[in-house]
Parts: sequence; C-alpha cells; structure tokens
Amino acid sequence: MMNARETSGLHEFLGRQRWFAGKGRDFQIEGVHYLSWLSEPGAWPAVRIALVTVRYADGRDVDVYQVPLSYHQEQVDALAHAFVGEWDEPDLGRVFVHDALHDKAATRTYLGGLLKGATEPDVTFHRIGPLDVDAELPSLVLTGEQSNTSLVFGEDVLMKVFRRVHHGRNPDIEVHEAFARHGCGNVARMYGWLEGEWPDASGQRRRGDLAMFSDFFRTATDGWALAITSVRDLYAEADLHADEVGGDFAAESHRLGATTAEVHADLARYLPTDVWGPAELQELANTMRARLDDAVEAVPALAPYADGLRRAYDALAATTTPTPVQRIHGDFHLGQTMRTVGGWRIIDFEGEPARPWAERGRLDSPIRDVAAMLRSFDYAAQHLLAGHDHPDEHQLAYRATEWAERNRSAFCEGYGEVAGADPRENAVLLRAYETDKAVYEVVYEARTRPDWIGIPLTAVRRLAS
Ligand SMILES: Nc1ncnc2c1ncn2[C@@H]1O[C@H](COP(=O)(O)OP(=O)(O)O)[C@@H](O)[C@H]1O
Ligand SMILES: O=P(O)(O)O[C@H]1O[C@H](CO)[C@@H](O[C@H]2O[C@H](CO)[C@@H](O)[C@H](O)[C@H]2O)[C@H](O)[C@H]1O
Repeated sequence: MMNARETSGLHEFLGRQRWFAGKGRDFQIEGVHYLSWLSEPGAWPAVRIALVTVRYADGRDVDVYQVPLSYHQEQVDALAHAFVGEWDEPDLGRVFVHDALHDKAATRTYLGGLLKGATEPDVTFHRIGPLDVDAELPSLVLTGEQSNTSLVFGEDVLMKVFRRVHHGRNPDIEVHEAFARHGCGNVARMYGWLEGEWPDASGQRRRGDLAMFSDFFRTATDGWALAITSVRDLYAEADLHADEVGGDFAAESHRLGATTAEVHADLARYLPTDVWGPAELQELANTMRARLDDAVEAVPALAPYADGLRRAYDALAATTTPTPVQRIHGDFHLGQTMRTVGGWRIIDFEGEPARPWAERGRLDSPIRDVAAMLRSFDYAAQHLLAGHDHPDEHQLAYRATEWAERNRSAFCEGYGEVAGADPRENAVLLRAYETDKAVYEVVYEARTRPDWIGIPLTAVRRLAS
C-alpha cells in the first residue's frame, strides 16, 4: 500500500525531472512496485529501485519510470537537491528518501553489485569480461539534456540508468552486448547490465533492462560541440570560405563517415540481417507517408510542401532493387558521436524516441543513419541563426549552406571509402530517409524547441522542390 506522503513526494519529484517526458502534463501515480533491496540488510543508506507507473489525464498512455531511492535515518543537507520525501517505512521507521543516483553513499551499491555479479530473485547484475576497479569509486551524475540518467564512477565506468522502462531487451544493451562479445573498437566497451523482473498490468511477471555499465571516454568531446565550434569560426571569418577557416571540420566529418561505416559493418556481422524486396520497400514508403500525414495534422506549416515530399516516397515505393537491411543506430546525430584521442566513438543505440518500443530493434537500411547524420550537419550549420534576426542573415545563411554541403560530402566520402560505395549513389533511398527525418524533426521541434523549427523547415522546402 502506498502512503499519501510517498505518493505526493514521488509525484512532485517526477514533475521536476528533466528526463520526465510528462512534464507540463497532468498525471497521477497509479502504482509503485519496489524491487528487492540492493543494499545489505541493516545497512544505511538502504537502497532499492521504485518502478513508478504514471497515468496521464489527457491520454490513455501509461509510462513506467525507474526511480532508484536511497533511504536515510536523518535529513541529509548535501542531498537537498535530490530530496524525494519523508515518510514511515515498514521495518525501517521514519525515513528521509532521496534520488539514489545523486547519493554517492548509495551508488556504491551499484558498482559493488556489478563487481560481485549480485543476484536477487528480481534484480540481477550481469557482468561481461573482467573489470578491475575499486568498488568504492565515488560517482558523479553527468549533466546535459538527457532522457536517461548517466553517472560516472571515478573516471572509469559509466552507468546509464534507463528512466522509462519496458519489458524485453533494451536495444542499447543488445547492441553493446554483441559488440562486447565480439569486439568493436568504435563503441564504448560494455562491462555489464542490470536486469529486473516485475509484474505487468495483468500481473504477469516480465523481465526488462534497467541500467548499462560501460567504459567512460574521459578524453572525449561530443561531435555536436566540435561541429558548432567549427561553424562559429566560419561565421566569425566573414570573408573566408569553409575550407579556408582554421576550424574546418571536413577532415573530422570524413573520419566520422568512415567510423560509421565500420560500425554498420560490425552490426551486420554480429546481429541479424535480411534483404528487402519491392513489397517491403512499399511498406516502408507507406510508413513514411503515414508519418507525413500525421505531421501535417500536427504542424500545418508542413501542408504546402506535402505533395512535393510525397514524391520521394513514391520513388521509394517504385524501387525494385533488393535492399540489404540490418540493425542500425536508429537515432543518429552529432550528439551521439564522441571524438576521443583514439578516434570517433558512437553512443546510444536506443533507437528513435518516437518509435514504439517493440519496433526499436527492427532491421532497417544503414542509409537511414547516413541520412540522419546528413540532417545533423544541416542543424549544426544553421543552429546559430535559429530564432534570431541577424543583420547579415542572407550572407550567413549562404555560408551555413556551404559548411553543411562540405561536411555532408566529406562524411559520405569517408563512409564510401570503408563501405565500398558512396551512400549518395543510393539516391532514392537516401532522399526518402532524409525527407522522413526532416518531417520527424519538424514535429520534434514544434513540441520541444519551437525556436528551432526553421531548421528542419528549410530542409523540407529544399526536399519538396
Ligand atoms: N561512454 C561515454 N563516455 C563519456 N561520456 C559519455 C559516454 N556515453 C555517453 N556519454 C555522455 O552522456 C550523454 C548522454 O548519453 P546518451 O547515451 O546519449 O544518453 P541519453 O539516452 O540519456 O540521451 C552524451 O551526450 C555524452 O555527453
Ligand atoms: O538524443 P535523443 O535520442 O534524445 O534524440 C532526440 O533529440 C535530438 C536533439 O538533441 C534530436 O536531434 C535533432 O537536433 C540535433 C541538435 O540538437 C541535431 O543534431 C539532429 O540532427 C536533429 O535531428 C533527435 O532528432 C531526437 O530524436
């Protein structure tokens, strides 16, 4: 039985979390399911994971959020920012409850659990391969816009806690596990993962992935930050072209293209593949058409371009060339790439957030990822102009296009050198995927960053013409 203090503490806590997708929506907590204690009996803080079922007032959807909690016997001032509530807990008495991921005394339980390969009936730490670190390493939560919560132990191990949980395998873990077993130097090495078991809505017990442990790239900068530094340099040098500015990014884009092709090759080597014929390509075109129809309804500014965009899908539906498909990244953009001293690394294989969970791991053409990265170069080039009036806007817009074209081209060349064919040779598929991504982005920006909607709309105008 939930007590009123516990429910209201969790409700208020969720409402102020960056990773809570229901922010701004009216919601209620329908239930809380606790997994077994991760901490030893009698140890303080006591630590366990709450799975909180949230129902929204404006829809029929339900989400299950993972909230690891730490229980203290006294108020902890240093954890005020992570305070969830104060209530009476059977067996423990009066407890002061916090978000365990911000509580260094509590996160040790996780690293210790991984090192031991600890198992309870409903929580299991799986380890892959050796891991030689001090179990007492202190943790620090990474900041940044995230849908999950990641923290780093010392400078060695990253723990990513999936906030919205689902039954079944998490594609991020599935892909990293395959890479950890077979070896792939272009992604973070996975050390293990945490799996849980809990009842679904009908009471049936189901298993799902809760967290992933991997190598932390301590020397890395993410690709988005690097790309926009280059764009800023270009804007500052009003008289120079993209290839003449010191911060030219094309060599990095070329290398990133090559790394992407290597990761695609490894995904195809270690995970299932297939070949799509005309029927599957028509089905793909229909899915893209349906997404466009929904997008036009959600964002009427798309309507004038819809017929032009549909031509890309018509061409796709008419394609008869057999198309190889495989596991792909699914939500590829510069923010999912990290430049380390050893080269580019690719992160976050969880797939596109808008896709239903069951479809995230679907086989698809690697051209989808290429198209998504091409969109990202466009974003990087234009984001400084988004939502602002510039006196020399035309000049800057021209230069932004030049930067985007240069880097898109370098990426495709780098990709082609490893894959054996430049993805631009597959023009029909590339255009259809790029169109689909731009349509997705228009809806994404309308919902999350209306100031940025001009970026994908510019692409929509180009792709529709
Ligand atoms: N292996 C890693 N090493 C260093 N930093 C990382 C690593 N993986 C992710 N990050 C950082 O954490 C951020 C969020 O990671 P990501 O896997 O994309 O989480 P989310 O699913 O919450 O978006 C990234 O933008 C990056 O800055
Ligand atoms: O990183 P996520 O998996 O949460 O992906 C979502 O958010 C991205 C925004 O951060 C969004 O990407 C879009 O904006 C990026 C710049 O911020 C740009 O580089 C991408 O090309 C653009 O699509 C992504 O689409 C969304 O799924």
